[in-house]
Amino acid sequence: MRYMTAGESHNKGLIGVIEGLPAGIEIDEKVINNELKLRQGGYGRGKRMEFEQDTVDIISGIRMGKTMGSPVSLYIRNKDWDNYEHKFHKEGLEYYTPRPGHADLPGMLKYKFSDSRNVLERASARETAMRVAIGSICQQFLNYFKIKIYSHVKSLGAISIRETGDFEDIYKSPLYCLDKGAEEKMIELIDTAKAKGDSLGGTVETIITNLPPGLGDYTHYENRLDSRLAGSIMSIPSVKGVEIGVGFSGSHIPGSLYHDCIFYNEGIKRVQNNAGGIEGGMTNGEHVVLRAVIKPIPTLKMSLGTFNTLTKENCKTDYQRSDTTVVPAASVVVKNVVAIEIAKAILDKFAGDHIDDTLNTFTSYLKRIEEF
Ligand SMILES: Cc1cc2nc3c(=O)[nH]c(=O)nc-3n(C[C@H](O)[C@H](O)[C@H](O)COP(=O)(O)O)c2cc1C
Ligand SMILES: C=C(O[C@@H]1CC(C(=O)O)=C[C@@H](OP(=O)(O)O)[C@H]1O)C(=O)O
Repeated sequence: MRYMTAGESHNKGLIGVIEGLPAGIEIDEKVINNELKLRQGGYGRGKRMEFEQDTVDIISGIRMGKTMGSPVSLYIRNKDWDNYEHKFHKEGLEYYTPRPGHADLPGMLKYKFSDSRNVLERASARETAMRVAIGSICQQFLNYFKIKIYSHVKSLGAISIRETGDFEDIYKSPLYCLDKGAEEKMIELIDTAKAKGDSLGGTVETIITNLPPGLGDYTHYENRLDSRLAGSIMSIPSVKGVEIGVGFSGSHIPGSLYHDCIFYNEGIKRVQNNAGGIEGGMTNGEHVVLRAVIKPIPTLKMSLGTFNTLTKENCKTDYQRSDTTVVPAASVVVKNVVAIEIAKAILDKFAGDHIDDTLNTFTSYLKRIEEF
């Protein structure tokens, strides 16, 4: 399975194409739209999300609610196109003060633009709306294998969660956070940052349950599942780090305590899951546990030092509008890019032109593992 996206933030809309999904997968458009809504939400989003109402238009590949085996293509309209329509292809939207932390300056240097409009349009995380739509289709595919993916906000600014609750209620919380006490403090922090014109980062955690062992591969570096997952998460704008299992804190633990001892008791068991469910680039049958670091977004009302690319004068960045924090939204994006990678790994291993073929191969593999 492979996929591609296209589209700019203030142009007509976003396009996505998925090739290689088996036929017969039931796809509910409402489920995709709900996931899109979650990505738009989360406390700390800005004005743009108040008027965008992302909904997917399925252009091809699905008939009477089921995949046909042909490429699935999707369209999400940018409502902001209505505001920009007369301007997008005309002069007047130039941006000459590259924002530190955004793609502006390296993009201008690379593509020979004196104005960063052509850079920021595609560098914008608007693109992640399409990846969420594709990820939602992949989640619906993964349901056939009972594989579930959960994401939550683990920290925001300097506030970390201490307690975890029930994932079923996660989207009832304004910050997609499992610790109500921590969440209240995070909301205060966001309000203060917003009033100051500043922005905030944080971390999100994603857990994938019910995975069979053996997804991914050790025989070739490109097929290691940890590298694929980390690569796809790092490709989300503003993600600056990914860890698996105990991750960076594992450097403080001796090997005798780090590694997850194995025992057999009516099946293969582990005493703990420091590896985060992946050994040698393959799932080992435990939950996969990942965390991602989201940096504070670069567009700040309080402005940052830069220079004007036309006049070469040092100055401050221009400001129109922006989010204050995107950590909750990023948790939804991470969940969905992870769904895409897991769907790819399932199809690499179990293939099939029809979902029943894929399920048959999957079931016979599980039987072999059970009899090991
Ligand atoms: C959902 C989401 C919304 C974002 N919103 C903004 C925003 O309003 N303003 C901004 O400057 N950056 C925003 N970003 C981050 C930028 O897109 C990102 O920092 C930029 O593309 C540079 O990429 P990098 O941070 O990966 O280096 C957002 C990121 C995500 C995931
Ligand atoms: C449009 C989305 O996020 C945008 C991502 C983004 C950026 O620079 O990444 C900048 C902002 O765009 P605008 O300047 O038009 O308000 C965000 O709103 C979205 O998430 O759908």
